Amino acid sequence: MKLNGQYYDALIMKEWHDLIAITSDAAHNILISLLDEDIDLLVDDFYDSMLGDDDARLFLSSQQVKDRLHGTLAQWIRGVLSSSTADLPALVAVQRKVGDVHARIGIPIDLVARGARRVKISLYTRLRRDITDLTLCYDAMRFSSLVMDMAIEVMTTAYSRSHENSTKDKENYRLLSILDNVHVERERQLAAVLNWENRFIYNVATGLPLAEIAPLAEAEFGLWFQHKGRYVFESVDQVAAIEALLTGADAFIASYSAEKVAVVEERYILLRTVRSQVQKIGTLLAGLFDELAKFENGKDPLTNLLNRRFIPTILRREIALAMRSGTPFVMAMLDIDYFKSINDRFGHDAGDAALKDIAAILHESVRSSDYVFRYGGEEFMLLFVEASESQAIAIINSIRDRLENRPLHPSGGGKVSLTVSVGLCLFDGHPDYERLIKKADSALYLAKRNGRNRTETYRDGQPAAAGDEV
Ligand SMILES: Nc1nc2c(ncn2[C@@H]2O[C@H](COP(=O)(O)OP(=O)(O)OP(=O)(O)O)[C@@H](O)[C@H]2O)c(=O)[nH]1
Repeated sequence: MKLNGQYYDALIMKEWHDLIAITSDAAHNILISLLDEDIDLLVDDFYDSMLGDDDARLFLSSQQVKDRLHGTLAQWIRGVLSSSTADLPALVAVQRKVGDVHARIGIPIDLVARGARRVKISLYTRLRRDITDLTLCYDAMRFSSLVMDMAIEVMTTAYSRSHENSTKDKENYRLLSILDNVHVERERQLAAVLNWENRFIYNVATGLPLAEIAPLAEAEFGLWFQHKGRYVFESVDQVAAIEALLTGADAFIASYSAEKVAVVEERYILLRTVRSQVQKIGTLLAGLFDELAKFENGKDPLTNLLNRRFIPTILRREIALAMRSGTPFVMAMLDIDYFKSINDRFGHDAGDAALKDIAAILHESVRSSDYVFRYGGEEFMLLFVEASESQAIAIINSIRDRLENRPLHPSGGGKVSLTVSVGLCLFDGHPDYERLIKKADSALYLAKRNGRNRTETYRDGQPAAAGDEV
């Protein structure tokens, strides 16, 4: 069951409040002083147990994560266990943010639950050791157990929402790759349906036995639909409707004997019925293709580069590959310098033409295993897979050379050479792709600030773009 967002917020806030209220001050105080003394040990226990866990190691083994997570986890435990003194709405908002980050990185939800359970084990052992009053011990244990469950529950609601969206994008990307071009496929399949109908009418009219006419389900369109079409379209109902029409038309034809076809009125009913069913298939099919075309085949319509909506899907996959194989990749953010002046001087259409030209140069310059996305108006993201910094820079230099050797020739005459600024960032082992984007962005900012027409690489310690809190 999906809970309505506002209803859920009110519910969790009330229950969290109630839990704080039914817990004695003594229990709250004991937990707070235990945290003051033992928080580092609790985090160490968590680490020791999770690093022995094959599922968890993949997410925790990088030095970066170790360095950051110690502080983040200590802060989380402290925030949740001392929530009697906290600003509850802010604390709940933090849990939501953590859930979003987990979904982005792809940390399985069961792993988070397992981690929380291990923190509890370590905490309970210490409570039992330190508190002789059993009622007080029970009170402190009940509070810590339920409050951690609540925090994880809020994380999970945010996680599910983010995860659902990213799964949908991933699915769309996968499916679109089955079709080379939505528009071409649309025309080809509508024509295939029409061809079958024409042949059917011709054959019936010329007296060919019905048994010799290939059923619609086995003709070109039918085969395509069974093997590809039904998987690429999102609307389950409309796909089912087409399937029903396909089998319905074939069954109707099969119900006709040679004698029945020979009767003019019957033949007329046969043709009219089949025609109407085939037309319905065409209408449904056109609608489904139009829906699909909204994804623009995964491409940006102006430049034909990959659409930025697929960045999370691809980055998540490349990060997982890099972590498993230990081979690095490089991200580059590339922005055209002073692009506004192209629009201002030569008009928007000339600007569009320049963007297309540059996109073509980017596409030609990278290796076929690399990725080029249109990231924003005149900004592009490039991923150089299994590449070192120097390999990435070599490709970027070849892009610069091509730009220089291929100046624009705006319709007003003359020629203009465009330059680009580039920010590079090497994959550093951290599973969150947004951190990588922020670092590449801050390197790009540096390239612009240092005079443009240059490449800067993000170095540790350089302030990343704003909001870098994970
Ligand atoms: N023709 C055209 N222009 C676009 C498109 N998308 C963004 N732009 C333009 O790109 C320009 C970007 O301008 P700015 O962000 O000021 O950057 P800039 O002029 O390139 O300067 P720097 O990046 O600071 O070197 C704006 O004028 C946008 O209107 C597009 O699809 N077509």
